[in-house]
Amino acid sequence: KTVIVKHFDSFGPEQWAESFPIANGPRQSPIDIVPTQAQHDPSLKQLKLKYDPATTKDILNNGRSFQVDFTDDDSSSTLAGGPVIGIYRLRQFHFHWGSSDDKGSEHTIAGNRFPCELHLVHWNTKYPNFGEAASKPDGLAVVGVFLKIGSANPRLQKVLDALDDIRSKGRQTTFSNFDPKTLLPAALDFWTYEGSLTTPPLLESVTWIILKDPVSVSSAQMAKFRSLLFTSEGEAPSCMVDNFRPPQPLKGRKVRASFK
Ligand SMILES: NS(=O)(=O)c1ccc(C(=O)NCc2cccc(O)c2)cc1
Ligand SMILES: [Zn+2]
Repeated sequence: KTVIVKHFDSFGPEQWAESFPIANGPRQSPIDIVPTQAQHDPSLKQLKLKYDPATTKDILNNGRSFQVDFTDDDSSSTLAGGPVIGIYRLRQFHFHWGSSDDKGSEHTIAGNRFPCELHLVHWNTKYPNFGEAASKPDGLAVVGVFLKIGSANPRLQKVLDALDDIRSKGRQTTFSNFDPKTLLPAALDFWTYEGSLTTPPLLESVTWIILKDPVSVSSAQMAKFRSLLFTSEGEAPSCMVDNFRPPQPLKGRKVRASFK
């Protein structure tokens, strides 16, 4: 009897459809955003982000990325306005990045890749919890922010300094009093489209809100991201890099722009 071990590097995006057929679904993410083909929609409201640093819970290496979790048992940290109806609660933020500065983002802009992309994950309070919301077409709203190589970003430093304590998969450490708003660009102009989670279970429940303006990150700071491990303590170490899914077919979807 041969046991096939689905080692993570043979369970990359090309293999996901075997276990998650939705990988070839009609509203998969990420996508390549072509600004000249996005339609300005004047009916889109201003994005309203209200984040309370006191909801910061912890920072965790989940073996795919690292994430900062927030308490979401009340509406202290929320997203409203923009393309969504109602109030969505912040659950966590995380990043995707490459093994070198020429790749790493999940969404691309006219084929251009950024070294890193930040995702702020929110769920619709019309549903009782994140897990329920994640299975509904209007259940989640994720704000995507591109990071581009430039001067060191001081706002990232507190997050990067915590990475030494969560090098291996499954490691978690306390993290408190962090305002994710400090990671955002000054202008909240965005593109929006209906998509999915970019990692299994790839559920088609995400309203994507991709900010037009990137924020900066230095090459030295990117090296810090790459010092994390996909692997648990005691396993042969494998650097956490290239944890991005490539762009998926648009399949007739429209991308709207909040700006001219
Ligand atoms: N990269 S992404 O923002 O699309 C993304 C956000 C959240 C998740 C996530 O929470 N995965 C775990 C999960 C998914 C559905 C239901 C659950 O209870 C947990 C995955 C990908
Ligand atoms: Zn993500």
